[in-house]
Amino acid sequence: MATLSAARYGKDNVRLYKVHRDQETGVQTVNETTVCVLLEGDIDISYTKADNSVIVATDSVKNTIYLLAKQNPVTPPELFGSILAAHFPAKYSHIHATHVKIVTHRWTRMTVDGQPHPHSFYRDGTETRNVEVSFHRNGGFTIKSSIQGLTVLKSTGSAFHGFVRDEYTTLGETWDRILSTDVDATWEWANFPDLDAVQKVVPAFDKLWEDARKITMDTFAKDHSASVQATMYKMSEQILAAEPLVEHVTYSLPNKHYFEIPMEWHKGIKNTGKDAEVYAPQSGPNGLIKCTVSKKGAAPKAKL
Ligand SMILES: O=c1[nH]c(=O)c2[nH]c(=O)[nH]c2[nH]1
Repeated sequence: MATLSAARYGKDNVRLYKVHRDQETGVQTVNETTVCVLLEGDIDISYTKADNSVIVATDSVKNTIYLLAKQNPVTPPELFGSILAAHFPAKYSHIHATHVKIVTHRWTRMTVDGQPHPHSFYRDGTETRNVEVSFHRNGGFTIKSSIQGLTVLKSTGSAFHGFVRDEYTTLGETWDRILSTDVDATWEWANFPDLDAVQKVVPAFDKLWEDARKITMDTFAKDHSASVQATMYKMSEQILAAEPLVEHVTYSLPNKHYFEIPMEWHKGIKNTGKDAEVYAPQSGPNGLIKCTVSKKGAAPKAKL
């Protein structure tokens, strides 16, 4: 005997662009995102009995995303995600929960002739600002905000020594190495009971995204890193301290290795240790270091 133990469905990869035109100054501001909206509720019979009467078509979900984007602010993404998430259980009594993911792509204003250009932008890197919002009719909103794909490198100021040495170890200790990673940092907000509670803290969403980016880059640059583990813990502690409404901070950092290339075999050329200048960047395998740092006494991490 089989039973449907979990089900959610909706539209993924909905690409959305919205422009704001300031009528007085002529300055335009753009926002481009990729949105996923999944619904949960009394939808079992659509799977188990081929009964489509409970299905809000994913095409209608897509239409709703466009319409709500026209009728509401799309920034900060934490707010637009909450507006989207609240809509479906309010409109359809058999839908009890919504799960929204919004990926915001970078369009950075161009500087032309030394001035910010009113309507021209460039994509400065693969970094995205992501939010995941879940709304349960009887449980309020859980919101996770994150930075993903921010690629950083420091050419010194990183060490790694004192680790386990045994019959499996070949790695040498180092007091000076290259450190590079693709930052994936997530901060999880305390539960919001309703949309009003989300509205009340709107300025905090952009502020913490800016703070988290700055904390990540400042700490990466300034910390004399003993390990990825020790550096990411310092970053997490500071993000928690920056915003009382945040209860958990999670980092997931690949350690993107740069190997020294011995060259002594060729005319005795020295290219290791203090003489290393030419390195071989590795695409894999890579270390992968993760942690979640929580406020003492915080509610357990939400399952989105
Ligand atoms: O910062 C590091 N942490 C590790 O756990 C590790 N393991 C390894 O081989 N190199 C590194 N570097």
